[in-house]
Amino acid sequence: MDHRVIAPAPGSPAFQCKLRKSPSPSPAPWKCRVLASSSSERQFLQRKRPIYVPSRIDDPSYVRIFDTTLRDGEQSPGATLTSKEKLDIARQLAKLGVDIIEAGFPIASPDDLLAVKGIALDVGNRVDDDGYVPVICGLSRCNKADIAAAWEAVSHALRPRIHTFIATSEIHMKHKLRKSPDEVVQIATDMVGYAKSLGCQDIEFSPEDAGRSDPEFLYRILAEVIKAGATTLNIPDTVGYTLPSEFGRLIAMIKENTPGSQNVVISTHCQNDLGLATANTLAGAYAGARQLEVTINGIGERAGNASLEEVVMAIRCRGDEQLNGLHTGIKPKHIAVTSRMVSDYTGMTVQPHKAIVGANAFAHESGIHQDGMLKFKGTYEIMCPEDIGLVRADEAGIVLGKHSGRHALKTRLSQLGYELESKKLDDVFKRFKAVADKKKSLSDVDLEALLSDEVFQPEVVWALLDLQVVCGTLGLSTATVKLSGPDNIQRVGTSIGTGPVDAAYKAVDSIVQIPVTLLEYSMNAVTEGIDAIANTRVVIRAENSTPVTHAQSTEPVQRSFSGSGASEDVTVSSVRAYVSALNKVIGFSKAVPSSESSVSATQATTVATK
Ligand SMILES: CC(=O)SCCNC(=O)CCNC(=O)[C@H](O)C(C)(C)COP(=O)(O)OP(=O)(O)OC[C@H]1O[C@@H](n2cnc3c(N)ncnc32)[C@H](O)[C@@H]1OP(=O)(O)O
Ligand SMILES: CC(C)C(=O)C(=O)O
Ligand SMILES: [Mg+2]
Repeated sequence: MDHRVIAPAPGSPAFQCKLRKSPSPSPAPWKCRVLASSSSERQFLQRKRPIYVPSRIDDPSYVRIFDTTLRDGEQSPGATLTSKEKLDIARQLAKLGVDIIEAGFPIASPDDLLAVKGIALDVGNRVDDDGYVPVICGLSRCNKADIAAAWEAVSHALRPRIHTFIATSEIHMKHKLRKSPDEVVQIATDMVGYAKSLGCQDIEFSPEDAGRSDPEFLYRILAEVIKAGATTLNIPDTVGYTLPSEFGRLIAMIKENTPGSQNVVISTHCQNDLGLATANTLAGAYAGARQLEVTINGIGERAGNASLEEVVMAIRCRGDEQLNGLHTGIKPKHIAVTSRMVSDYTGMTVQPHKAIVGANAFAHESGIHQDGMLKFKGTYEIMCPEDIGLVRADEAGIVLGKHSGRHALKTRLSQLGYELESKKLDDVFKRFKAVADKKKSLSDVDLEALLSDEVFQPEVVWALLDLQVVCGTLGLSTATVKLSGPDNIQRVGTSIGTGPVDAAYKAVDSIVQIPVTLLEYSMNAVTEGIDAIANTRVVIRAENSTPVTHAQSTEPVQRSFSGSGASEDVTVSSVRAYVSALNKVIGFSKAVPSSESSVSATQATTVATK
């Protein structure tokens, strides 16, 4: 049973009723704070985004949101994204309204450079009616090759930014860089100057591991890079070491003691090693930082980064009273879809109790809470699910089942924030009908599982057409799989295995012929009941022996790739996930097997007995 209790949509009778039930003019102060800050009651007060000037923000309470999902987020183990997925995410981030998209680390590989360039050309050139276009940023170490690569990639955007960094803590300078503090200041200044000499006017500098750096040294190096042309100073707590009070003080002290800091934007970048990334980021904002670096779902190196949804919703819910009236340009109604997209593409599942976007974030399980919610939603909710783009079927009055048509499906998807082109809608509709034939009605979670299987997928090279398995206690598990391939020719593979999934995966291997290792396999029932949709996630690693290479290099790829699949049949769901991950390996490496190495068209049936 779905225990979610969902607040009514703004404008609906129930919503007005909620407003009428607001506390009397002089309630107890704590009551007043909680209810007055319910973001849904204030959502019409979205303030204007100031005009973009790299080195200053003309509205003192406006906070820029810098999203680094595609750079720091992609540094999460297993979160490798293809160029197409990065572009999809960047487009969604623009829809969400982030000010700056850190699109990647262009020197890291030719693919990364091309992906950042593609985003700069596409997302970085789409100006909306309000004149908004996100800044496209590329990361670089403090050396000329990195900076030149970053500029080559981002300069195609209308608002390009180079972000260059070098470590400033004693531990990093001594053991990692093996440079003296004086040398580090010189390198940083020279390299910011070099970025400027290329024509870049929007330059961000980060003293890596600032959280453990000597503040006096920070004031010195930051003052020098301002003189050299830096327009944003980002203060990273690289190892998530500081406490909120410390980090806030550090930001305040940097503003106070760094000559020239009043002419640049101060930024935060907090890792989550002690679970304090969001708290530290907010402390930084309170102390005067006006750019906050975050990622969707908080993904990132090790324990991750401050999460966009937490930081943005904290500012939205509490900004007026507790954060000096801060506001952002984010449109929170796109948060849920963005979170889903990032989770599906990266394979980084969101924990159910994650703030804002976890499956339980608006669920009320216990009796006393449910009683409170039934009487007045403000008792246990400080924001409404609608604020972040969740709408319930019963609120919308649409129940999707086997008799529903394309219009109802399209309307419901659009209410959930998904706008599909007609071909994709047709594909989802076919899957929807197939499932609806077997289930009484489809909930939103069922729909989202189908969507992630059909929409948030890598480019399809191999697709599952048919699957038959024989398994049980009376003989060997055997699977026969029919796939359509890159040349649109159908191929059949058969294999035995230790169980139905093993047999099916071996049958797929016999056709696709890319050596991989299965690192992780997990399956969840999306809803309860015998007819529930099963959602499978796998993580695979392409092996050394594989012909997989970077587009412009012969280095073997050693990355891991995730894939997901959904079906009411558990083996079909498992095979879909596996094929999706294989497509990702192929899409990433552009290493679709040649006609010589794959099964030939005339030899359409492959029987594998390994
Ligand atoms: C805190 C962060 O998140 S930083 C960003 C981390 N992200 C990544 O590392 C992205 C993926 N990285 C990569 O693909 C590779 O590491 C590359 C392509 C960037 C570099 O690869 P390589 O040139 O083989 O160097 P490698 O990574 O082994 O070592 C890093 C080198 O850069 C130096 N270095 C590290 N940071 C910096 C810096 N900010 N500025 C200048 N040099 C630096 C190190 O001292 C080391 O130099 P050395 O070879 O003289 O000892
Ligand atoms: C590159 C820098 C900003 C970084 O990611 C960190 O220090 O955590
Ligand atoms: Mg980081």
